[in-house]
Amino acid sequence: MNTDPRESLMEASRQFYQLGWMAGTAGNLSARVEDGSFWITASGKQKGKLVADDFVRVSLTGELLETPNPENKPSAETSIHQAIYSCFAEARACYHVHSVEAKLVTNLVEGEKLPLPPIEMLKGLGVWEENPQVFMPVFHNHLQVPKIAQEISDRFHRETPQVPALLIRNHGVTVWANSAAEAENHVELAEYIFRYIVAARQVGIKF
Ligand SMILES: CSCCC(=O)C(=O)COP(=O)(O)O
Ligand SMILES: [Zn+2]
Repeated sequence: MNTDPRESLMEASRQFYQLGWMAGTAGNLSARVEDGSFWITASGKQKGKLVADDFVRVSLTGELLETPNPENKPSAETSIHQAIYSCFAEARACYHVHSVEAKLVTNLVEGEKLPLPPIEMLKGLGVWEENPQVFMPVFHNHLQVPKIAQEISDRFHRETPQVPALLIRNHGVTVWANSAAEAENHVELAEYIFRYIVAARQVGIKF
């Protein structure tokens, strides 16, 4: 039996919208069903008041399988969700949001990875080490989204990221997890870490 994840996606979207992380139509959320396909927000929907018709179901190869409203188009960033589900077979949900802090922190590094502070919150992202040296992957914000997706796929096939999250420069964060509830946690933890990085900069703390 297929479990429909849209209720969880709508609830998370409302919460992120209220926090200012999915302002207007920004961001996209998806979750998989048993056959490997996934429900994803349709493109251009206002993220504060999503309803069940504001989604589409697509296959892992991007084929449109189900649309409650024939006018719906899959999120413009569907290829990134496909790349994540293809790289991480255990991932069941993939959430992408646009906070101010996620954009700011990508301007603090020129390279392909952002050093994260060695704070307790990293445990929530799976890092259980004392004074860990952890980096979050950063990708170029190509206008052609499939190009971003290809670079994600290429890099993650070469090197497994230390945390289930990535940043797109001046754009936002994408997280994944083995459940919708866990993906919501990952967004909150990642956003806490970005706020910490911005605040640490302001008071001159280096890590
Ligand atoms: C106003 S946000 C610009 C597009 C974007 O980055 C995004 O996350 C939302 O795109 P979608 O097609 O999923 O609505
Ligand atoms: Zn986006």
